[in-house]
Amino acid sequence: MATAFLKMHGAGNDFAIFDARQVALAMPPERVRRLADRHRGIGCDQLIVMEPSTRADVFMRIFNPDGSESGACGNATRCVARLLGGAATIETRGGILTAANAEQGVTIDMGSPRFGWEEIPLAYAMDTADMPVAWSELERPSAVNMGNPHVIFFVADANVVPLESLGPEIEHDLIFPERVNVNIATVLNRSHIRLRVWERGAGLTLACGTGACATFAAARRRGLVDDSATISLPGGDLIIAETAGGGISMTGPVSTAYRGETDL
Ligand SMILES: N[C@H](CCC[C@H](N)C(=O)O)C(=O)O
Repeated sequence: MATAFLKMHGAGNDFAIFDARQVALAMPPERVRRLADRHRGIGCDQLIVMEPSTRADVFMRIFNPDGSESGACGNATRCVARLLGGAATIETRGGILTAANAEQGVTIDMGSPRFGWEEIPLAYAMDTADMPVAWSELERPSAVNMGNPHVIFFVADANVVPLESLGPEIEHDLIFPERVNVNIATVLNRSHIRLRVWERGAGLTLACGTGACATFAAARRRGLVDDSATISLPGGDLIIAETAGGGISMTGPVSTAYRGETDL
């Protein structure tokens, strides 16, 4: 029997979204891998399942194409918020997020970044603002948790870093017990950062919302940017700002929702 889904993207980060609020939908890793495959399945950076929540408008589960589950996905949160409309609350494994829909895009309060080494998590104690580690020419990164783990390298030119090879090497390094999303950032000025991301469980994507937030938080902590900045990713720009409560908000575009059907 065919199952309906919606296909959407936020700044080029694309998702297959299933609505399991009325009827439960199991997503074992093998099914995720098959559906996320860009040749044999629907094809997406992440597979999203909307489930009922007792604490928010919806519980959003997030699956990477390798079948692993994540606690946060900024761009998908914006897409789901657009589907819900108005002011929405979205619960994920990483926390409860609030969203606001507007003409020019969707704004999500992504909550406060976590900087403790155990919160990232790292395998042992370390200064997460300036880690004494290196992989080839990438060195001295920061680490931030936005509901999912991120490592951020600040470099002179993000475009020349061989992320296809260094990304998976860093993602799977044992210093990151839950693996990690790898962010390569170039600070252009105090309100503009260029960013490329190798995503945990997904590889190179055109944009990563939590990566943009984590990179902004790390740059803020190093005094490199003011209280808001445009993050330019290959797929588009996200506007990141510090909220009054010390959290981080993210605003960006959301695509049309295309309807589809698939056999599970
Ligand atoms: N690959 C990420 C999940 C998706 C994050 C990204 N698509 C976003 O917009 O935040 C992880 O395993 O933590």
